[in-house]
Amino acid sequence: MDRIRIRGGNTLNGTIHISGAKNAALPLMIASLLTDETLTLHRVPRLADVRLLQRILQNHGVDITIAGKRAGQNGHDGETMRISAKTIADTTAPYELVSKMRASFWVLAPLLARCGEARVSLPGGCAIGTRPVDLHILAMEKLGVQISIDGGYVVAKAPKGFTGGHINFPKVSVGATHAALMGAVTAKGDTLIENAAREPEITDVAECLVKMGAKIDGIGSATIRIAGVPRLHGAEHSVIADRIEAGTYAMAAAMTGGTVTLAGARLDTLDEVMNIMRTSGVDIEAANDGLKIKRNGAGLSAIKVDTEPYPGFPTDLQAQLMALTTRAKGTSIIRETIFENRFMHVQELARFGADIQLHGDTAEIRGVERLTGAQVMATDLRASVSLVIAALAADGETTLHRVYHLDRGFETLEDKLKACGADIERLSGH
Ligand SMILES: CC(=O)N[C@H]1[C@@H](OP(=O)(O)OP(=O)(O)OC[C@H]2O[C@@H](n3ccc(=O)[nH]c3=O)[C@H](O)[C@@H]2O)O[C@H](CO)[C@@H](O)[C@@H]1O
Ligand SMILES: C=C(OP(=O)(O)O)C(=O)O
Repeated sequence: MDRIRIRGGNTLNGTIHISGAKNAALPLMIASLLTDETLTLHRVPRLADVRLLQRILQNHGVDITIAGKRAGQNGHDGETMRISAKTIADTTAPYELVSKMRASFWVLAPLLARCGEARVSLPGGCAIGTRPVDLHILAMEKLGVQISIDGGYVVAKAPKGFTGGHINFPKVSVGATHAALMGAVTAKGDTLIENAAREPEITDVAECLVKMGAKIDGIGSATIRIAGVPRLHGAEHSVIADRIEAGTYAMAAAMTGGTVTLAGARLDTLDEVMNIMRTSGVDIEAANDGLKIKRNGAGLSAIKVDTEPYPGFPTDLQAQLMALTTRAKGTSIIRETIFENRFMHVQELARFGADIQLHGDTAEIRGVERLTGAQVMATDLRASVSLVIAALAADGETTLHRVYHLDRGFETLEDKLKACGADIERLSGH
């Protein structure tokens, strides 16, 4: 199992190129199931989750070709993926594959749209809470699908395809909004989705669906209207920049001090994150092609934040923000409102000497003068990168174990940080 070794104390200076977003690339790849023509995706990040989804799609009979780095391109441009679901050979998504990644459950709606049936294992993913799928099921039922659960599988049938309907989500869900959209685009009749998630990755997928021939109104808002069309066709689309990756490196730079340009980052998707970081004392400027993050001299101030659905502060940056506040002056308060068990990083941050008290869904972080390098363990994707942030500013050496969590969602993390002056290396094997 690989480990990452970091010697802390260097400031970060330079440019980091932001990759395509994992949380957009995965549903975009899944959207390819909706057409028998080719969907070409550019800027697909090279990540373990993307590789796994490739295997899942191939298991359904989907043909995928990848054009990697080409002459004149940089590694951070990601891959171009041509995905062709001309025929769907198998409508079962098995436990062995789906249990490893939550988003793979999202094949349910497009498989139903194309084949009228699907059998998809209940999902896995990061251990950050119970993560039920009742809202996905609600959306499918409102669109005329019959659902039963059998042996850990969701068995869904819509022999005559989806029918348009009215879905009013009792709670905001990214995945269930993707499912509703993918079900509604080729439904017979119109669909109204209320209380839809507004995450930029949903907007990105909706825009791709429009390129494929879908009729969608209200993209980016909580009320989405879809007029069903008989079929979708092929299209070409570039994956939106990863706002979580950008926010993560912004916090790394704020933690170590220095000046880092995040090339390709989309400020319009990071408003609340940047507001909080500014409050904490970080300088943020729009740069030509992205963002410039600076912290020269002055220390960080304490902050108070609740995680919320977009446009609020994202839960996927909560662990990284907590790492940052461990060295802020005063007491910071972070409340996690999305996932009930997303505090696995707290005990690992304590190994660096961080002072964090947990009270239910709220963490109280008293800033300390210094952190000290330690042996720490990654427990989930974003928790693992919060440990990297702490390690970059800690005195001495840190070894991060179980880095496979990190590889799910951060493309060439060591290279990107090393290019800005971090002392970081991957140690392969045991
Ligand atoms: C691949 C991907 O894009 N994953 C993101 C997606 O996950 P995911 O789509 O799984 O997260 P949701 O937005 O669905 O979850 C939000 C909340 O709703 C609950 N819920 C969800 C579905 C359901 O049927 N019933 C239910 O109660 C969840 O347990 C959670 O408490 O959005 C999360 C919230 O921004 C992010 O942290 C994940 O990184
Ligand atoms: C929680 C995440 O991923 P998933 O929904 O795939 O578990 C994440 O991207 O932070």
